[in-house]
Amino acid sequence: MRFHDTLQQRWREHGTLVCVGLDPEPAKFPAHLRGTADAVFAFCAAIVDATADLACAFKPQIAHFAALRAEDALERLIAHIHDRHPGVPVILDAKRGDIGSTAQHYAGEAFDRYQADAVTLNPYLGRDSIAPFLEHADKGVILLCRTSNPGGADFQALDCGGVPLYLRVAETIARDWNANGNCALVTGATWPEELGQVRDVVGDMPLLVPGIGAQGGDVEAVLRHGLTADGSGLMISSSRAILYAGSGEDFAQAARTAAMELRDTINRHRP
Ligand SMILES: O=C(O)c1cc(=O)[nH]c(=O)n1[C@@H]1O[C@H](COP(=O)(O)O)[C@@H](O)[C@H]1O
Repeated sequence: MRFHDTLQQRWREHGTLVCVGLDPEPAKFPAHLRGTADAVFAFCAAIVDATADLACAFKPQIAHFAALRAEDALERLIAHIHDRHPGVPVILDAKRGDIGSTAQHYAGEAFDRYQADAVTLNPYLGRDSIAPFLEHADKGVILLCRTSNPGGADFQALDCGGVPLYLRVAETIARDWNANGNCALVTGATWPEELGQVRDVVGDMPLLVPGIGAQGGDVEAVLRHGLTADGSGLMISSSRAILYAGSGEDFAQAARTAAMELRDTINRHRP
């Protein structure tokens, strides 16, 4: 099934806009897992199994695995999600962007090697750098637009003929890159008003919204500015606040409680 359709189904039938970010940091693992063989997979799989029914998507962040030489654990984790929790799409957070001939290999990495349903990408090399991903009509192509970090405005807010660059990015993607209807944008929860401007430009296009929890984004403001008319349209992503909610042997249960609280907080503000 197409990424966008799977996502719609999660939103509609499972009543959740929560995207669970999978950013393993072994120093933060509970003591009983730290230093054990295959700790990265064991930790992440336990979180996945404890939160799958609460998630509209999982978002493993590739650098957190690659820096640990744990790409193999990432491959097995994505296979585990597809096998045990079919219907929960996997967004590979890779933020790739390169000339077309190299981008072809990044597309192979995301979709063939890792079997991801969607991938995050940096749009600044232009359309040909994204084309190898866009042609996979069944896959989600999630492009950085207004990122959550403090320096996000350095370039993204530059004036571009009376309009900030991030809105030009949103306009161009919605108008020219979305022929297969498989684009989505990253808009940080830390800038809810800008997120609202992006929503006005892109209609119902899905928005991936990191910055809740550890980065201090305001859920209520995000929903006020970002929900579509049917009360969905958002993948509100949280990593550390869910993953490290507990530090004992019951860490997965603590993660479940944190994910459930986020889901319920979001749903209280949905129509
Ligand atoms: O593309 C992303 O996921 C992303 C975009 C952005 O603007 N800001 C951002 O924090 N992220 C990612 O979202 C996650 C945020 O983690 P927490 O702050 O722990 O919830 C990290 O994996 C970041 O790499």
